[in-house]
Amino acid sequence: MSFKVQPAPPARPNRCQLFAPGSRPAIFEKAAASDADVINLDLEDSVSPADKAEARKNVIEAINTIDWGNKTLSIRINGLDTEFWYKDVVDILENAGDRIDQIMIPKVGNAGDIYAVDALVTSVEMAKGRKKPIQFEVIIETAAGLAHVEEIAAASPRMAAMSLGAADYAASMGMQTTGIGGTQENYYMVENANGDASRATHLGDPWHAVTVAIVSACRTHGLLPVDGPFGDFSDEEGFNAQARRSATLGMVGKWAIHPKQVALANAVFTPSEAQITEAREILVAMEEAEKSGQGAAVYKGRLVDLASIRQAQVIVKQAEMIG
Ligand SMILES: CCC(=O)SCCNC(=O)CCNC(=O)[C@H](O)C(C)(C)COP(=O)(O)OP(=O)(O)OC[C@H]1O[C@@H](n2cnc3c(N)ncnc32)[C@H](O)[C@@H]1OP(=O)(O)O
Ligand SMILES: O=CC(=O)O
Ligand SMILES: [Mg+2]
Repeated sequence: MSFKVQPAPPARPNRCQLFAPGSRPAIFEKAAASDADVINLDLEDSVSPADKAEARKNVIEAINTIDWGNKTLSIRINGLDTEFWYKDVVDILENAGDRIDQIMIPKVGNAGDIYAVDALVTSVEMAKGRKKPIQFEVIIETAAGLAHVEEIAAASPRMAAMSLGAADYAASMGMQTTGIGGTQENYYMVENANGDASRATHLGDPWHAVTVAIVSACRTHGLLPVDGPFGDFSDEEGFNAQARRSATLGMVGKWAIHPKQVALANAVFTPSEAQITEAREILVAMEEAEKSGQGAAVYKGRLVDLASIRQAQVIVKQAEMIG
């Protein structure tokens, strides 16, 4: 371990973030009644420019009046390249009560973006005497966001989570696709069978590199790494495959852009009974090994050692936090 110990991320469940457009207040109560851990009321890309002001009002009213239970409540503001974002921050923090937990900042490109929002949020918090500091979550969804992902993660003590935004990321990177996340049929390898016309193809994961970059930045600075939207909400198998890859790489949850996706995300990002049992058995096996002065042991025919304790603890801690 480095001299600098890896900080723990916020200890709250973040298996699913359900989005609802700020211009569609009729679905806010349904979102509040869902099983998502986090609700994102959106002022950005699901709201047309003509509806921005009305959406802001809807969101303020919803923060103040709806019972959000123990969910994390987050508002996605507009990007810093628009005329909307400062009013999103000021109007919401001046007029919404303490129930709001987080602001989601889209399309962040560097630490300066976080600094700018932090300065504005801090000023409004001081002016209004707000007791509960607002947390930030950001979306990595541009080439610049990926290039500066680590400085963004470290930019403010308000930083709590970071999501991958596959749609804008694809656009910013100039990727040749209109799909939102998941399998891209042109991203494949062919078997090297010397000109054999029947060569098999193997699909790859075009989101792998940015996912790993986000997880690494988040784990280094104690944030929650989250997988973003999967656009085809009729494709459960595709959603599951994407979510399982993200979970395997260390992400803690995934967005839902339709209520159908909430249970899918919760299932993938909640450790299964079998995973929890195995993790606990590994911890017991290592306790026994340590008692007999061994740093390594055999569990079900495979090596486990001190690193296995840390791996097993990830799963046990997730399970304990979710309860
Ligand atoms: C891609 C890049 C991004 O930035 S993604 C994040 C921004 N996008 C969003 O916030 C979009 C969120 N989703 C939606 O607006 C809707 O789910 C879309 C995709 C338009 C589908 O809506 P709709 O045609 O009403 O779906 P449906 O008829 O299948 O709905 C079934 C029941 O569920 C409800 N519902 C729908 N969406 C939500 C939601 N986001 N949160 C809570 N409830 C929702 C519908 O009202 C409908 O309810 P009921 O059965 O009539 O009572
Ligand atoms: O904001 C999300 C995205 O995929 O773009
Ligand atoms: Mg986006």
